[in-house]
Amino acid sequence: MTTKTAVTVRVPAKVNLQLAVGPAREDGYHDLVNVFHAVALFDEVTVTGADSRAEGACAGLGVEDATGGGLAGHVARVPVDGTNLAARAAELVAEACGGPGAVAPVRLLLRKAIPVAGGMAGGSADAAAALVACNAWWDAGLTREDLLALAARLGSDVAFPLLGGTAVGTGRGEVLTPVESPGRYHWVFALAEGGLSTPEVFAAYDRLRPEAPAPAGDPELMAALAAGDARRLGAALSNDLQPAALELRPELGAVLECGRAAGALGAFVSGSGPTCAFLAASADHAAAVAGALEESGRCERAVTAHGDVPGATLL
Ligand SMILES: C[C@](O)(CO)[C@H](O)COP(=O)(O)OP(=O)(O)OC[C@H]1O[C@@H](n2ccc(N)nc2=O)[C@H](O)[C@@H]1O
Ligand SMILES: Nc1ncnc2c1ncn2[C@@H]1O[C@H](COP(=O)(O)OP(=O)(O)OP(=O)(O)O)[C@@H](O)[C@H]1O
Repeated sequence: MTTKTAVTVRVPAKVNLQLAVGPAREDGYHDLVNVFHAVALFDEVTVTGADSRAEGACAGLGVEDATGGGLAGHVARVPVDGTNLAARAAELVAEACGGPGAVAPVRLLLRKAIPVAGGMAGGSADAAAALVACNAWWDAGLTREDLLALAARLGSDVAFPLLGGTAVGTGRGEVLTPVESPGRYHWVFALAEGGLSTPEVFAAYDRLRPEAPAPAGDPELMAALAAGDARRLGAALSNDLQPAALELRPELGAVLECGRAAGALGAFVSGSGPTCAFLAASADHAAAVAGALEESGRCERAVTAHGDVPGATLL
């Protein structure tokens, strides 16, 4: 008999230090070399018991802004039905326990600090957190490998937030190899109003680059990470999806320019965008870059976060 009243898991956002994208595959996905880096912008997912059962094991889901109003517009765009990636994660854990009838129904509460549809894998992070939280709530006994396999069924970005740190993703991004990264990096993220659809950004990429070569890793980026050298890392950052995101949102060009003018060591679109990411030389420099971005009025908000940080953690 369980004595738990709630289980909460904290989970980080990601930024992609390299995103090399191959040509479209027959299944519609793209092979990637995807260097994931977990940053200290955290969502929290809390599981509690629910009185009633809907169709599945997840009987209800709520979403709150964890930033005190800064993400109000974002949170309003998050689905609260069974399509939410965190609810789907709960159903997969229930399935592994023998089906929804084999577990007591739960309610999920998502407290979000990660921008929605911002290219920082917020929904994927919530799904990873829900896998860990439901595994604990139902005493399901799933191993890390079991959870990684369930994560890959939910989306290409879901496995990484289970690990956190820095890792290279291959395949469609879900086959992960951790990378030793001794440095502590100071990041600034310029949030945009409205999200970008990941499939639309990949489709724009296919239009812009119909003859894309197979994706390849970047030894210079790996050497910069091994050395913990922010300046070298800043020069090696790359994102093949950036031209596609800029085609869909030309105004992001001025955001990148503003961060560069404030002395950022690297300025790029995060994943599929529209969040723009900037590497700073120190925590103070990050605060100054964030101030310059906010003053420019070209972004919705600018936030600072260090990396890397651990993956989904039970609180
Ligand atoms: C852009 C990134 O965020 C970089 O980390 C990810 O590649 C996207 O990962 P995600 O949001 O988890 O994406 P999924 O839910 O797996 O796929 C959504 C859609 O994105 C496109 N997609 C995604 C991953 C991939 N390797 N190739 C793709 O073409 C496909 O159109 C797919 O239907
Ligand atoms: N828990 C969730 N949080 C946010 N969005 C969710 C969630 N579950 C489903 N979604 C849906 O997924 C879409 C993409 O949201 P998400 O925040 O994961 O985007 P993203 O950060 O750009 O993803 P990625 O970087 O993995 O491509 C949203 O527009 C929303 O409709």
